[in-house]
Amino acid sequence: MENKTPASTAAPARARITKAACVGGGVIGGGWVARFLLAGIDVAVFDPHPDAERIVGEVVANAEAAYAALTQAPLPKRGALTFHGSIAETVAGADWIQESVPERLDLKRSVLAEIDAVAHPGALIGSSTSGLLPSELQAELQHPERFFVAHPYNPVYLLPLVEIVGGRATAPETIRDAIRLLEPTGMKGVAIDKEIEAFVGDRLLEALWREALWLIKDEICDVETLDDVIRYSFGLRWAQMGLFQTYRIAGGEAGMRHFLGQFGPALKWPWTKLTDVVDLDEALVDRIAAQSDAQNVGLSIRRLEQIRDQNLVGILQALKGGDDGRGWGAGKLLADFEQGLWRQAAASAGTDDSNAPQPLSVRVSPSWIDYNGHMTEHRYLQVLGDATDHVLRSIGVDLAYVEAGASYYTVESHLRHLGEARLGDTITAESRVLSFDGKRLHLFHRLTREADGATIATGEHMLLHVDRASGRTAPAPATILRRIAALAAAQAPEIGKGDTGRAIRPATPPAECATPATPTATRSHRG
Ligand SMILES: NC(=O)C1=CN([C@@H]2O[C@H](COP(=O)(O)OP(=O)(O)OC[C@H]3O[C@@H](n4cnc5c(N)ncnc54)[C@H](O)[C@@H]3O)[C@@H](O)[C@H]2O)C=CC1
Ligand SMILES: C[N+](C)(C)CC(=O)CC(=O)[O-]
Repeated sequence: MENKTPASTAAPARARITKAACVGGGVIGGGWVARFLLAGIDVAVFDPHPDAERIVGEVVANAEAAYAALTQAPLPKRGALTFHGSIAETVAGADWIQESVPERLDLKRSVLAEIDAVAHPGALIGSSTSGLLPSELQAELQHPERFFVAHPYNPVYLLPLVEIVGGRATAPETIRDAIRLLEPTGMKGVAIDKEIEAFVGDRLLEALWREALWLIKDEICDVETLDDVIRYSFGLRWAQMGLFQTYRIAGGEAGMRHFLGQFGPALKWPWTKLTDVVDLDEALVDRIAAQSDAQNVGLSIRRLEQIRDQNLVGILQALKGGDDGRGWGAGKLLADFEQGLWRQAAASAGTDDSNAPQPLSVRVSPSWIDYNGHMTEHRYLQVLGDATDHVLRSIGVDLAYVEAGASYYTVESHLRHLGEARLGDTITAESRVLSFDGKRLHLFHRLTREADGATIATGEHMLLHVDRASGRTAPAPATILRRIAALAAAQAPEIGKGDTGRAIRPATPPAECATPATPTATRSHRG
């Protein structure tokens, strides 16, 4: 259905979302709440479910755990979360109102009409609907120009894509404002040019779902096998490239034309029952439910959500390093989002001389655990490196400084492992300037396990100030040196005996193991 672009009557939207309202706080509404909250946006919720606060709270807790593993970038101060007894109270003052009530046209129309009647003129109203047409949803609204579909993907707090679909009465600037306003939350709004039931993603998913149901109905395989075929093959591909880019490659050097030439005829072969719709009768529902129960023995939905989130965090981080480190797809979006968070943190923190860095806290994620069941050694250096970056940003050596052509490079590190960190442990890094001069910066970090305050590692590092273009050392500007001096004066955290200036002392093998070739302390020490 062609969207006719109505005369622009929408009130101008705000520069960024300061307050969001979520009407419906279930699987998707809860995900929106978490996405907005963790972007520093206050969120008001209306949901008549007696357990709404618990359910939303559990989704937000999952999201916080996922973000702690996803990024070291400093999230803004979390928004305030409030629950209300009416839609009018919930949407009061909200810039973005997201409707996520059950997928029923009558219910959505009535809820949207109630929202539209009380929302302030500049508010945008989005619906999470999986497939209802925006023109039908906005048909009875007083201000339809500000309404659109904002269809997300579960989990909303980790999957960044939102399909933005206008109806016949939606103003063009509403679509533009919606996409712009989502950006600071780390989401990627994509405008769908024409409205159609289920938009783009869900039409593709529906095709796959229908074929999958036939395969189970016809006893070709069971649900676990079908899921394995997806997740051990093209499911991995789709995490980093879509259908057309994947098939372009599948065409070999001749690309898409060859692919279409070779596999085009198959479209007429009985490779799918797509146009037939399986009858989800009681017997088939029972079979699918029984097979799904067998596939997920001992795994609650919350546990499956946590496993899903850990997997998605790992995929997103891998994609962040894609394309030779420039980031690829959702990983590039994550890298850009993080840069925005660092810039925002630098801008709001300022870099006055007294700005000692707050201790850095990180949670040990599954991908950090090795075969010994504890945090593996190179992750200690990652945390120490993040702690160094934390100090550098606090003295003004942030992204803008680096992009201006100078930086500090680490040239020597001494890392001591004094304890273990296990999955889920929170580690805190406290840092101190040990010494400095015009070009050198000598840092010390202490890593402690939050649960018991035990020191699990220390790092002593020497950094050199460099001119990035030449790659040669260069004196740091006085403004930077002044801030370093202020940090050095803080003299915290405490340095214990033997914490710094260490060298690794060689070992001496037992006499019975010594041979003329065996290096011993004195011989290897002589070099
Ligand atoms: N579950 C999914 O994977 C996805 C769902 N969606 C869409 O999101 C919308 C919500 O779906 P889910 O979150 O899955 O459903 P859900 O059943 O998990 O949550 C719906 C929530 O709406 C609440 N509710 C019912 N009547 C209400 C009213 N009058 N006012 C306020 N809240 C009310 C319910 O108490 C419930 O908490 C649907 O339109 C769905 O198509 C979109 C993307 C993915
Ligand atoms: C199954 N579903 C139609 C509710 C799926 C969606 O709407 C999007 C998603 O998260 O898969």
